[in-house]
Parts: sequence; structure tokens; C-alpha cells
Amino acid sequence: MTARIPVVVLAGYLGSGKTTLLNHLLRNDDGRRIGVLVNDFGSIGIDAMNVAGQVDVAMSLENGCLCCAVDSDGVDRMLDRLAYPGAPLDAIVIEASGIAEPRQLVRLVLSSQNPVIEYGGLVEVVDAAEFDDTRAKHPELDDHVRLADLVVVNKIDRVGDADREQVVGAVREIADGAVLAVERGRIAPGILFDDPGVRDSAGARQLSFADLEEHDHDHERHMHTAYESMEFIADRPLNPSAFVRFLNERSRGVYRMKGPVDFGPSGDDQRYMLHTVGVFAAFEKSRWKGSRATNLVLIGTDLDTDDLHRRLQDCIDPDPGRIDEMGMLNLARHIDA
Ligand SMILES: Nc1nc2c(ncn2[C@@H]2O[C@H](COP(=O)(O)OP(=O)(O)OP(=O)(O)O)[C@@H](O)[C@H]2O)c(=O)[nH]1
Repeated sequence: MTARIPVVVLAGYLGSGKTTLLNHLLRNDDGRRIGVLVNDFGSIGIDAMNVAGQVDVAMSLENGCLCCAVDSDGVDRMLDRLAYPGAPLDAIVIEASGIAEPRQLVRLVLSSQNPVIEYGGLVEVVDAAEFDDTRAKHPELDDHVRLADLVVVNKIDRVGDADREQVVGAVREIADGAVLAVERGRIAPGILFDDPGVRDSAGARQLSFADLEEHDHDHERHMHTAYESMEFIADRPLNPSAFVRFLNERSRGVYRMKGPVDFGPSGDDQRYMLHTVGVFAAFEKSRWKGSRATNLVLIGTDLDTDDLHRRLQDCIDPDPGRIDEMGMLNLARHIDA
């Protein structure tokens, strides 16, 4: 089984730093092949040109980038052109224009019939120096921040230490997802995308040395640019009802979760490959190969690892022999055919 291509929606108000962040991702792709869709209502020339600098490099197929200009109705069509079985891409980023409504783009990605993609999350970029003013002028910014799976508080260099605490604190108050404060969009790409190569193994991954180096390095330079990850392993089956409850309670700071889950006889002794981004969860069913265990990787910021561990531990089924039909029915809503 080959894993799907995550599609990340990159949104944020005019000038917040979306293109800068996108360029950072393309420059620091670590061998990931990233396709780009620019969804534009006017500033297409500027965005396309900025991205084009990278695309030239991509065209020599160092990292396989593509750049396409589309309107929002064209997103699905463009996704079909980028993402097809065997497509040479590890991830796709859709950059929304400053005035785009991110909800609409997220809806388009979630409702896409393309079998090769999966929702990769909504990233909302905010300008640290302008956050208070932008909120005052555009109250819907709070909604966008709340909706986002990752909020990037960009241009942190433009505010002093005290204001930095204040603005990051204000964002954290609103945001349910992960929050990173950065300069020039320099987020560690590992929060959004798996390592290249993981797509082919479709298993939970161990963090690579590159990830760890990146983490330490980033942590030294900017306290908040790094993401964290934790692993949860259980060799006893999980109870479906308890696990659905866990998924439904939003876990603050968690951007995504991935890995196989064992529901024992309740799950027909099948392997349920979980992929979540924010509140969106999907399972793909397959047969176990090799040893059977739940092995989840959780990736995000400021993770309360003790709490997450305890809550996941509580999902272990005390009576795995009893078939939990209701739990499996609830879970079925999230299973890809
Ligand atoms: N000081 C500072 N400037 C930044 C930072 N990030 C981006 N900029 C600058 O802010 C301006 C806007 O950045 P863009 O990346 O073009 O912003 P955008 O969100 O793509 O803009 P639109 O496409 O117009 O919505 C550019 O001049 C960037 O160089 C940062 O962290 N610090």
C-alpha cells in the first residue's frame, strides 16, 4: 500500500508571509517533492513569480516542484493533474491569496474525489506585528486562527520580547491547533510532512537524525520554531469506542497523528492505518504483516505528553474479547473505502 499525498492549505492575510513560508518549504524540502498550487484573486503575477524562482530549480527535477495558477473551482481539477497513482510528489501546498476564505479551500480538498490525496491541514500565517490591528479590522481572523491546524506567528523579529509573549499568548488563547512563532516563515517542514520515503512504507515512522538535528538547531535559534513528536505503542488492542472518544476530544497542540491501530477482534483483526490532521481523522484498512501492535506518532507543538499518554493508555481495551459493535459503527464514518 502506498500512502496518500498530503495537501496543505496555506492561508493568511495580505502580506502576512505566505509566499515567504512557501519559498522556505521549497528551499528546505530535504528531498521531498512538493507540488504547489497558487489560488489567486489578483496578485497572481507576484506569487507566481516568487514561486517560479523555485520552480526553475524544480524543473531540473531536484525536488519535482510544480507551479500552477488556478481559481478555486479549478482546485480539484488541478489536484487531479498533480496527484495521480504513481505521481512523483510527496506533498502539495495550496497557497490561498490574502483574501481567500480558507474554509472554502479546506472544503474543496476534503470533498475531493481524488483517491491519491489526503487532507494535510490548514496553516494560517499571521503577522506578529499586525495581529492586533488585523483582528480589529477583520474580526473573522479569529475564526481562521481557531480553524487552523497550525498557526504560524510570523515576523516575530518585528516585535520586542514583551510583545512577542503577548501576541503568541493571544494566538494560543484562540487556537486549538499547534502554534509556532517564527521569522521569515522558517518552520521545520517535518511538522507538515513525513520524511520522503515514508509514503512508500505507510507505517509509523521513527524520527530521522535529520529531524532531530533540525529540531535542536531550530530550538537554539528560535524557541518556538520547532515541533515535537511523541510515540504511543500498545501491544494490546484498543477499544474502538474509547479511541473514537479520544479522537473527538481535540488534543491541543497536536497537528497530526499517524500509524497503525489494532482494535483486536472488534476490528476483525485487521490493521487500521490512522491519519489525522486537526479534527479530521481517516482510517485505511488492510491486513497485518508482521507483528501486530498500535504504533502512533503524534506531531505538534507544546504537547502535553503525559496527558496524551494517559488518555491513549485509557483506550486499551480491558476486555478485547467482547466485540464493540457500536464503537466500530462510529469508527466506520472515518474509514476510507
Ligand atoms: N521583517 C520580516 N519581514 C517578513 C517576514 N516574513 C515575510 N516578510 C516580508 O513581508 C512581505 C510580505 O511577505 P509575503 O511572503 O509576500 O506575504 P504574502 O502573505 O505571501 O503576501 P500576499 O500574497 O500579498 O498575501 C515581504 O516583503 C516579505 O519579505 C519576517 O518574518 N520578518
